[in-house]
Amino acid sequence: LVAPSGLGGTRTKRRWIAMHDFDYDVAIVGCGVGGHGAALHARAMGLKTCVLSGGDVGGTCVNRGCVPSKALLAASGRVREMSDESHLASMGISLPGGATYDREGVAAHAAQLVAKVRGGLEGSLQRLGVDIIPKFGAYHGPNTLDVGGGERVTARDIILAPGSVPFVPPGVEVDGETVYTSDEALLLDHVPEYVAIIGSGIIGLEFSDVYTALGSEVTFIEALDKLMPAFDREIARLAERLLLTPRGIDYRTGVFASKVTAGKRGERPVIIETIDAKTKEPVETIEVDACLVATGRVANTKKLGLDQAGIETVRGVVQVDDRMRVLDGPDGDVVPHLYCIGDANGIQMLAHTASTQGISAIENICGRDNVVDHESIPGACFTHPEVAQVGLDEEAAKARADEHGFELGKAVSHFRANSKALAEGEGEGIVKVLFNKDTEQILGAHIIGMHAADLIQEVANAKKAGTSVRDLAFTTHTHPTLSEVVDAAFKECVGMFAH
Ligand SMILES: Cc1cc2nc3c(=O)[nH]c(=O)nc-3n(C[C@H](O)[C@H](O)[C@H](O)COP(=O)(O)OP(=O)(O)OC[C@H]3O[C@@H](n4cnc5c(N)ncnc54)[C@H](O)[C@@H]3O)c2cc1C
Ligand SMILES: NC(=O)c1ccc[n+]([C@@H]2O[C@H](COP(=O)([O-])OP(=O)(O)OC[C@H]3O[C@@H](n4cnc5c(N)ncnc54)[C@H](O)[C@@H]3O)[C@@H](O)[C@H]2O)c1
Repeated sequence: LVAPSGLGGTRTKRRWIAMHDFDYDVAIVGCGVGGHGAALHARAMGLKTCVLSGGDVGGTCVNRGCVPSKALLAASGRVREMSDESHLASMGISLPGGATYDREGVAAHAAQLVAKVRGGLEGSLQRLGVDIIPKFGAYHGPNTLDVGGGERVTARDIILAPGSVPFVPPGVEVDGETVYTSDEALLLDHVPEYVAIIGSGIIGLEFSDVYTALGSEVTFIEALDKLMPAFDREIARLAERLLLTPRGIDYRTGVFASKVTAGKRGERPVIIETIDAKTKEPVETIEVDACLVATGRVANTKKLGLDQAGIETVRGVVQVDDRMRVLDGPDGDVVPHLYCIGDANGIQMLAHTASTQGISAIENICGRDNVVDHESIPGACFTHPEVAQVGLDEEAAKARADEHGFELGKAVSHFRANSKALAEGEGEGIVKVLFNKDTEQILGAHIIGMHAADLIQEVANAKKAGTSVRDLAFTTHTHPTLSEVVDAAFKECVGMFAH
């Protein structure tokens, strides 16, 4: 059979010939971005496909994650920009009376975007002939899912894509009003005057951007001894200078929020008790109007029935090999015809990773060996300015250079030397490229600055394609664009070979 259009191009493919009489070729549990990506590719490969959505089409990303958070960041970012009198004045602009916002209007912008994107996602599945079953699925055993009420769905291959849910540390009382996770914060049903954010990961940082733009005072409480542990150290230092200090953000590091007692809006504060992360001695008690708990996420696998099927997870995380095939435990054996993609396998909690893994699982199901190159997948934090990275940070790159005995190259370019950035009055930030001087291959890249999330893509694609920094330095970038900051870093790499 000739393949339908879509991923996979024009190669001739065979439709899976079912050996047994299954309901579907592929059944996917979970209709988040992972499940969606897998379903679209399954249909492109001609597989009869269903998705069990549990009634939550779009999953975390669309309903409680990427989409609403980016809407809030877009609106609050505008407020920040239009409230920055000196920035506007430097371009000859004044806004008498300053910028104001309507909280309900900002919240409605996010809610409407969610509805629109969710509708689009559902429509794309329907158009391609994916059956969306609004039920929860549990793994019953080979080729079989329980879907409740004694009903079952059978499929030759099953892909688990149940995602993740917020992790709330013990001792933290979440009431959804004064102490809450990102699930509730994204509704923006109030803007607290003084908010503590527990955890300085990406969620905490993006919300600090929203809150400070909308007028809140923010304090971070971070268990590790450094803020923003997910970032390259040099980038984290710059992020502190650009994203925290000018916004008056206060922080404590090396302390655990050991007990959080919910308050009552306008009547009683939230009480946060902290202990030293190492000695466990009490440190202080903080009173705030609200507390956002942004302490990571855990795999949403409790109700999947994996234990009963003899499949061992690690704190809920489904163990997979590099082909997304489920293992029956850590370093265990492959469970035939069972795959797990996205947040639930704990490899990299990003929307586009979930969807890439879904495509990869389908490729493997179709008998075309596929391994995802996670080191070439970029990630971004959508603050103002943005922070983005791909591959190794400098510490890990140094360790790899030591281990493999090659010389590490490092090139840095600056937004302050870029005409477009200066025209926008956004001259803060850097691009840093780390590479192997022997092979000229990219090991990692880190960008902080305007539109970093878009700029990183060029480096990610080059890394995936194995393009050398020398070849990249001879590509041409449009003038005047921010992409020239990336170009300048590539050229800086080549400059090093001349000496
Ligand atoms: C506030 C926030 C902002 C984020 N921003 C970004 C961002 O900007 N960029 C980015 O790349 N990532 C972002 N992420 C991360 C991103 O949302 C996740 O990595 C992504 O959603 C994971 O996709 P998934 O398909 O694995 O799981 P999910 O999106 O969580 O979807 C899983 C779905 O499966 C359903 N389900 C679970 N169990 C069952 C069952 N037994 N039967 C049927 N259905 C079931 C769940 O209800 C859910 O609908 C953000 C996350 C948060 C919380
Ligand atoms: N733009 C994006 O791509 C984006 C946006 C949001 C979320 N996400 C994904 O969602 C996932 C979850 O994000 P996150 O920021 O919640 O998690 P995270 O794991 O990145 O950060 C959690 C932080 O909380 C700290 N912490 C944990 N318990 C604590 C305690 N009791 N007291 C003080 N500090 C404590 C940890 O040390 C850590 O720094 C991440 O994997 C992230 O990739 C991605």
